[in-house]
Amino acid sequence: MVKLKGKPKFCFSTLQREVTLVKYSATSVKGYASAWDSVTHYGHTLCLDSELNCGLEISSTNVKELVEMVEFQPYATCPLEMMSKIVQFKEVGKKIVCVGRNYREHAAELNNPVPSKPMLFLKPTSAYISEGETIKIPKGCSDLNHEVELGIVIGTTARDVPQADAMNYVGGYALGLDMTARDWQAEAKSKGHPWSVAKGFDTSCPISKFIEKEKIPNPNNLDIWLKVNGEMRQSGNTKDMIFPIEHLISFASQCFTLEPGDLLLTGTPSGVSKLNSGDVIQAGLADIIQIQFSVK
Ligand SMILES: O=C(O)/C=C/C(=O)CC(=O)C(=O)O
Repeated sequence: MVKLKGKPKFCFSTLQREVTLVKYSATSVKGYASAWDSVTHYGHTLCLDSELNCGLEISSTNVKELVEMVEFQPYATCPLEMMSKIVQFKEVGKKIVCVGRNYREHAAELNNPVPSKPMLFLKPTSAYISEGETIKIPKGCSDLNHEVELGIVIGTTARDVPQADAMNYVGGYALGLDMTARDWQAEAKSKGHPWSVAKGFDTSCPISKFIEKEKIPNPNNLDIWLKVNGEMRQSGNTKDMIFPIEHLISFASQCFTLEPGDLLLTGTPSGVSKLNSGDVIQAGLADIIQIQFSVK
C-alpha cells in the first residue's frame, strides 16, 4: 500500500470518489489513469490535496510511485465536501429555476408564441417529492397537467457565466416533472398574474435521484418521454430545445446567482395532458433513468 500524506480536497467525479490525475508507475501496471480507469481496471483511488501535490492515497498493493500530475482542469473540480452535498440537491438546493416554452411544438400546442429569450419562472423547493411519494391534485384544480423535463443540478456557484463556460457549472442531472395546474395558470395568464401557485404548489416537482454528470456526455441530445397508465403522451429529444443547456445556464445566471444544489428545469416537449386521480406516470431519459409516480 502506497500512502502519501494529504487530505483529498478536490474530486473530479460527481460520485464522491476521488480521482486520478496522475501518471504513476507500479510493479504490474504503468501509465496514465483516468477517473474511471483507475477504479475499474486498477482498483486505485487517487486523490489530490488543495495544493495539487502529493495528497495521494493509492489503495493498491502494486503501485510504486507517483510519477507526475498529468492534467488539471480547475473548472471541473468541486470541493469534495460540496460534491457530497449536491447529490442531496433536493435538501441542499435553494431554488428551482424553470424554463417555459423551450420546445417549439409545446409552445404551439398551447397556442403560445416562441420566445426570443428564455422565459424563466421559479418553484419553491417545498414542491419536491421523490419516488414513493404521491402527486396530489391541489384542492380546486380541475386540470392538472404533466410536463416531463431534464433537470440540471448546479455544482458550482454561477453568476454571469458565458455560454462557453456554462457546462463547467453543471454538477449533475435529474429527471423531473413540472406539474402544472393548467386551469389556474390560464386564469393567472388572463389576469396578468404570476404563475407561482399554478406551478409551485406542494408536490408540483416530482424528481428523480441525482444523475452523475459522467453519465450524460451530451445533455443536448437525449430522448425524453412520459407515459400515463402505460400510454405514451410525451416523446421528445432535448436537441429540439430552442435554447440549449449552455444558453439556459448563462442566461439564468445573469438573473439569479445559481448555487450548488439548485435545479434548472429545462422545459417540456409537446404532449402535455390532463391527469386524474389514480393515474400512474412513468417517465424516462434515454436509457439512463426511469421514474414512476402516482396521482391522487
Ligand atoms: O404559457 C403557457 O400557457 C404555458 C406554459 C408552460 O407551462 C410552459 C412550461 O412550463 C414549459 O414549457 O415547460
